[in-house]
Amino acid sequence: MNTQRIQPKSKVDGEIAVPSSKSYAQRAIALAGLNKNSTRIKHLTSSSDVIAAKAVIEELGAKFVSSENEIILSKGIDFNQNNELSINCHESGLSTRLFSAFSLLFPQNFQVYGSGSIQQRTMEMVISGLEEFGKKVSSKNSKLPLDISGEIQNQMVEIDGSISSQFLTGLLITSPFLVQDTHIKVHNLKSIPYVDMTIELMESFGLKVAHNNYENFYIKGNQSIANQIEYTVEGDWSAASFHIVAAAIGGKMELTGLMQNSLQGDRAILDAVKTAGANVFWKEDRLNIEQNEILPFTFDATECPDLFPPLVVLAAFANGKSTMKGVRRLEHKESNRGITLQKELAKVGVVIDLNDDEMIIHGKGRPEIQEELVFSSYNDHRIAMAMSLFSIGNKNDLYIENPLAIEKSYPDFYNDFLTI
Ligand SMILES: O=C(O)C1=C[C@@H](OP(=O)(O)O)[C@@H](O)[C@H](O)C1
Ligand SMILES: C=C(OP(=O)(O)O)C(=O)O
Repeated sequence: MNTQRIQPKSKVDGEIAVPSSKSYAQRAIALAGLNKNSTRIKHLTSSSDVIAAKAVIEELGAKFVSSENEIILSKGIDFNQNNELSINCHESGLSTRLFSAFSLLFPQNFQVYGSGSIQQRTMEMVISGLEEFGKKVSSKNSKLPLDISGEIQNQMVEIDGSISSQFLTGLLITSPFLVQDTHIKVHNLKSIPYVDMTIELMESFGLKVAHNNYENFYIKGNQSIANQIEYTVEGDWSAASFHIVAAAIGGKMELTGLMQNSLQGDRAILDAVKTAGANVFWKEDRLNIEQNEILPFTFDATECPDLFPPLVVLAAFANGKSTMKGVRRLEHKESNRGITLQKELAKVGVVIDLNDDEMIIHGKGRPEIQEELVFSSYNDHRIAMAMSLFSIGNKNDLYIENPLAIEKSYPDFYNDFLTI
C-alpha cells in the first residue's frame, strides 16, 4: 500500500512560507491565454492543478516559457486554428469548468476531458449553461468527457450557481472576448468570494464586468487586454488553513506570504480559530497563531467549503459539540467530503452527525491515535492534509493512504509540516 508515515509531534512551533494560491494562478493563466500581449506570472506553485491550467492553454496554442515558479507567455491562445480541439484538465474542477467556457470562443468541436476524481464530478452546470448559449454538448450522465459543438445563438443566459461557482468564473473570463455583449442571470450562487476573486483579477487585466447583487452579470463584448501584464500570485489561504489549525491545536506558528486583506473567502479561517479560542495576530505581514484553550465553535462554511477538512479536525480537538453549516457544498468535491470526514474521524473515535446542511462534530479534547492507524485520503488532497494534523500531541505514528493527493494544491505539504 502506498502510504505516508507521519510521526507524532508533541507540539508545533515554526515558520512557513505558504504556497501561492492555485485559484488565482489558474485564473491568471486563463487570462494570460487571452492576452494578445505578453504576460508574466510570478510566484506560481507547481501544483498539479496549476500544471493542468498551463497545459490547457498550451493545447490551445499559447506559447510560453515556464519554470517551476514563473511563466512568461509570448503569445496567447491561437484563435485561427480550424482543427478540432481537445483539452485535458487533469483533476482540476476549476480548470475543467473554467476552460469549458472557452468553447464559446471556438466554432469547431471542442472536447473537454480529465482524469481522476474529476471524472466522477458533475458537469451539469456546464452542460446546461453552454446549451443556454445554443451550443450542443454531449456527455454521459453529465460527466466528463464533454463534446461541445455548434455556434453561439444566444447572449442572454441563465445558469445555476448552487453547486459550483466555477463555470460562472469561466463565463466571466470568456465573455469579454465574445463579439456581442453577454448577460448572465445566476440562480442561487454559492462560493461568492471566488467570484469576487475572478472579477478582481479581470479588472487587474483591464477587463470590465458589472453585476447587481451577484444575480445579473453584464459583460461588454469585444474587450481586449491592452497591455503587457506582470502579475504575482498571492499566498493561498486554503493551504494556510492547515497550518493555522495545527498551531491552534498544538503550539504556535508564523506564516508568511499571506495578504491580510485578500479576497480569498478562506481567510475566514481566522474567524473560526479565534472563535475556537486561538490567539491570532499580525506582526507586519507575518501571521501569528498561538494555541490557547480549544473551544467548541459554530461556523458557516457555505461560502468557503474548502475550510471543512481543517476545521473538522479543529472541532475534534475541542471538548464538546461544534456545529458547521454548508455540508451540501461538499458532495461534489474531490471526494464527498461530508461522508469522508465522518468515516475518517470515526477512526479516532470522533462522531460526526450529518443532518442535511449541518454537521455536528462531537469533539473529544485530544483524540488518541491507535498504533498503525491508516487514514484513507480518498485521493483528496484536503483530506490527506487534514488527517496529518492528528499527529499533533499524539504518541503513535499515523499513516496516510494515497498521500500524493496533496500534489493537487500543495506539493510541499509533508516537507513543510515536518519542519514545524
Ligand atoms: O474558483 C475556485 O478557485 C474554487 C471554487 C470553489 O469551488 P466551488 O465554486 O465549486 O464551490 C472551491 O471549492 C475550489 O477549491 C476552488
Ligand atoms: C475543490 C477543490 O478544487 P477544484 O474544484 O478546483 O478541483 C479544492 O481544491 O478543494
